[in-house]
Amino acid sequence: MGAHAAPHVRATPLSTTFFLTKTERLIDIICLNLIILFLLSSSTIADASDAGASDALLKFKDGLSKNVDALGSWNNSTSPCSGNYANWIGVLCANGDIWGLQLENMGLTGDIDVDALLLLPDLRTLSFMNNNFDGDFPDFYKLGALKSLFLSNNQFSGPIPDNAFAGMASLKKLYLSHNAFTGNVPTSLAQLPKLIELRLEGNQFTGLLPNFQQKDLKDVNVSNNQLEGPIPPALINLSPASFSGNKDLCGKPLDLVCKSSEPNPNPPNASSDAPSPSSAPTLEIGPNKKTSPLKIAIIVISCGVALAAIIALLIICCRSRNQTLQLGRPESSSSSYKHSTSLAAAASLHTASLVKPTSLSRRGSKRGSGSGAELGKLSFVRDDRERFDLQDLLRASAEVLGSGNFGSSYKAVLMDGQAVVVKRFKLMNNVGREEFHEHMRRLGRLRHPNLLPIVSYYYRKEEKLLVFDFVHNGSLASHLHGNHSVEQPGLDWPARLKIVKGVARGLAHLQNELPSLIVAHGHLKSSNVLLDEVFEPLLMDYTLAPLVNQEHAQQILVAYKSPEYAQHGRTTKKTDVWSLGILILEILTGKFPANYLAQGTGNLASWVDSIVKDQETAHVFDKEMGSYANNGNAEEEEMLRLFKIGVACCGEDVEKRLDLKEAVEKIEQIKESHRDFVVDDHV
Ligand SMILES: Nc1ncnc2c1ncn2[C@@H]1O[C@H](COP(=O)(O)OP(=O)(O)OP(=O)(O)O)[C@@H](O)[C@H]1O
Repeated sequence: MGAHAAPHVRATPLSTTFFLTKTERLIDIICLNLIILFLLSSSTIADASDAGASDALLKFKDGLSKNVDALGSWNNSTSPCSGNYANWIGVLCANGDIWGLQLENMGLTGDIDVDALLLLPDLRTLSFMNNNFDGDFPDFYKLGALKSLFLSNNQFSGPIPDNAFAGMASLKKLYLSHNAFTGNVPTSLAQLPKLIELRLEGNQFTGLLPNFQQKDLKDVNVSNNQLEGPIPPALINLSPASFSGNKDLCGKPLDLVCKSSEPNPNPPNASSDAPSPSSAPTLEIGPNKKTSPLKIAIIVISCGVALAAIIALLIICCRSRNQTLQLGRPESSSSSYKHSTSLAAAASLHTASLVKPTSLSRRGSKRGSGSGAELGKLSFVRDDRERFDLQDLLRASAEVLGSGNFGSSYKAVLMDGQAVVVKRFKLMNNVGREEFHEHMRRLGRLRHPNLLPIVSYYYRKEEKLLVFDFVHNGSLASHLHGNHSVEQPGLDWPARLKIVKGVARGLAHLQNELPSLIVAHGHLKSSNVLLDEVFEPLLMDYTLAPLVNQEHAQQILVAYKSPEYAQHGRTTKKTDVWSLGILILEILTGKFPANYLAQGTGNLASWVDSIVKDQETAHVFDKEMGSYANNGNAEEEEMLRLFKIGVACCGEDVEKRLDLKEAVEKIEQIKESHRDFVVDDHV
């Protein structure tokens, strides 16, 4: 028995030294057969579901009337997805499932067959932006799991039913801008709990705005409609530009005070039986409003309880602040910090999640020597920096700067007063430790006045931390699109020209130093250009593509939004030039290329076209550049030269597009303005 049983023992998953009985062997054979049967049947199921997805998409394609040439790859010779790779254009795949359709700039018309899309259970995002769809708003409510829906720049028209979004509880982003929708803004929008972006500008919506109350609703634009009445309180912190060009909107953030007779923004056609959160009154209680004594008592008691809670919170905060101070930071500098919370608290970075086992903690090793684990180490990539360790970082006083596509960024002030930014990257878990170290060492060797250097980094499989110096003047995006004040006035022309030159130089340095990379930067956009105290630009988030998980890179990185990637699925040495061109046009016009916000591929061709058209028909340059913009003087000529370079950089045809060397040379030839750039104006 032993002679022929031995191989069988090796094959069993339980690597025991016992020999198997006949019954056990029989059970083994049955199990093996069952597994084979299961594998066969699951592959049949997979094939069937592939076929289901193909059928659904082909049915959807049948509904489209013209220009389906663009969807030539949609045919039965391949399945729509192979893993995360899409064989069919515009299909977004993850693990073989279809999670999105991105059919933009294809000249599509006809019917959007929502019933066909119902057959795609994993569908979460739909974009039909920049096509020619017209007619009524389709029945998207049937796709209850959708997270984002982008329909901007089509010719949809007519009123949208009030309950058109009922049940779309997962919807986070809705873009309906630049269509011809009429009637009221549907009140069902105010009931979507997760909504964060809502773009309705450039339609013909009339009447009152629904009473939006979503806390996370941050990017809203209803400009250029025919809306009237008070702006709901939840929206008063947005920019006035989000409401401009309407018939009669009033209240903050607009300068127009609402008349006392102004109607309550409760939806005119919403059912009034059941008071929902969105139908709560939005206007402050007027002086002649009668309030019962019971109500007054309730309000007084509620205020008392709230006050007590605030005091308790303050006490807790003060205690934890003291603890933070005790842990490290000198008290003398404390007054300059907005928040006294530590980075560990701000980022919920628990020491436990950053420890790595030492050899002592491994099985079979000596016990009783401490915890058996040590805190992971920060790796420094430059020798000219004073070292600090992870513990110092975690204790540092910190505040959240913002959340980007990869994770959040935090400003942390170390014991010695130096301010650094810690950026968490979560979408890099496919890259191995050695590969990551090597890439960091490569980036650490880069030196250029227009590149923000990496100070140090921390590697863990699940997430990485990159540490940079804090740049006090903030990002170019905040200067171009943020609110201006005495502390932060708009950027004038010499400042903008200086920034473009610096960005171009930084890009050229990256491309020269990293010749093996097809796209040296890959994520150039205005929020990734920081400005130092003399408005010298510093590029950040460069050269991430080799580290970011491929499927996420395609969704997030700017390079993958280029025309060449949208059309041919590839990036080139000129892809960074395209991003530079878009940035130049953004800097000159002050207009934000909103398509960056959309996930996935999708070029900005129509944005560029609209800017070029503006330039032909009217003054396109940002008025913030000063009185000398648009007045035909020498500076306007310089602006025009830069404008032409910008357009030549973001041409769709890669062959005709300038290469980086040419672009840099042409930009450098534009002379600095005769006026000196006065730094004091800006700080
Ligand atoms: N070193 C820094 N100094 C000052 N501000 C910074 C620094 N790094 C990032 N910021 C700012 O913090 C905010 C968040 O940045 P983050 O890089 O996380 O997101 P993002 O640039 O908006 O998007 P993405 O993740 O796609 O790059 C941005 O406003 C950015 O300009």
